[in-house]
Amino acid sequence: MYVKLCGLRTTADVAAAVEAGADAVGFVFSPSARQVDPGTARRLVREVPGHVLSIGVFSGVPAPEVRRLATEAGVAAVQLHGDYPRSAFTEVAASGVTLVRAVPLEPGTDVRVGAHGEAMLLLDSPVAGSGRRWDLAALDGARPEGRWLLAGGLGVADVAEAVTRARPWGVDVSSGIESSRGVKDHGLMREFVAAARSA
Ligand SMILES: O=C(O)c1ccccc1N[C@@H]1O[C@H](COP(=O)(O)O)[C@@H](O)[C@H]1O
Repeated sequence: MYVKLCGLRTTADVAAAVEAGADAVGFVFSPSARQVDPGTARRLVREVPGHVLSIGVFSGVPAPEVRRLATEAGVAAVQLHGDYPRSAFTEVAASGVTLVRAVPLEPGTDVRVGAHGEAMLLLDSPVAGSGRRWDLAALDGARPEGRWLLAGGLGVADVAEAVTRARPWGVDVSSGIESSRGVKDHGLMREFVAAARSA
């Protein structure tokens, strides 16, 4: 079970995520309680060991700006949320970073992993980073194949049940590993990773 821990803001957060066994860590570049500036992101990315994927998270930022900020910070991957045309996804993917296409699962959502040049597909709630769950029944008949991550309001208490129900390749969490909005709880990080892999 691939596990991404998102919204890290301090070097202590990064160390705790690595120690917890995360496969990927996310840094938010868009307006949010979790937003980090490019300089801070660069410092944090330097703390991420090679076996852990560093992901810059962007929402609604134009593709050329995404590429510039991702290069400046040195992230290995970019997670794009928003109503981007297919060309924006492929433009970012062509720049050499690993692309994560983040979408809510709605009627008409293209759930084919790789269809827009992405290495991973992230199925999230309609309001990313809100900590809100979405109805996993929507996956019936629309479950992706391959490298797709489940996100949206997951927490220590329910991630194992959600994994059993949705059978994703990986999971992603932000709110569920916080003591208050934007403040990571390192104990919850450890518990979340263990719970996700216990399913
Ligand atoms: O966390 C944010 O503030 C955020 C801002 C802009 C785009 C994405 C954001 N977070 C992403 O939301 C999901 C799940 O979050 P949660 O567990 O429901 O709080 C995760 O992919 C984050 O990367």
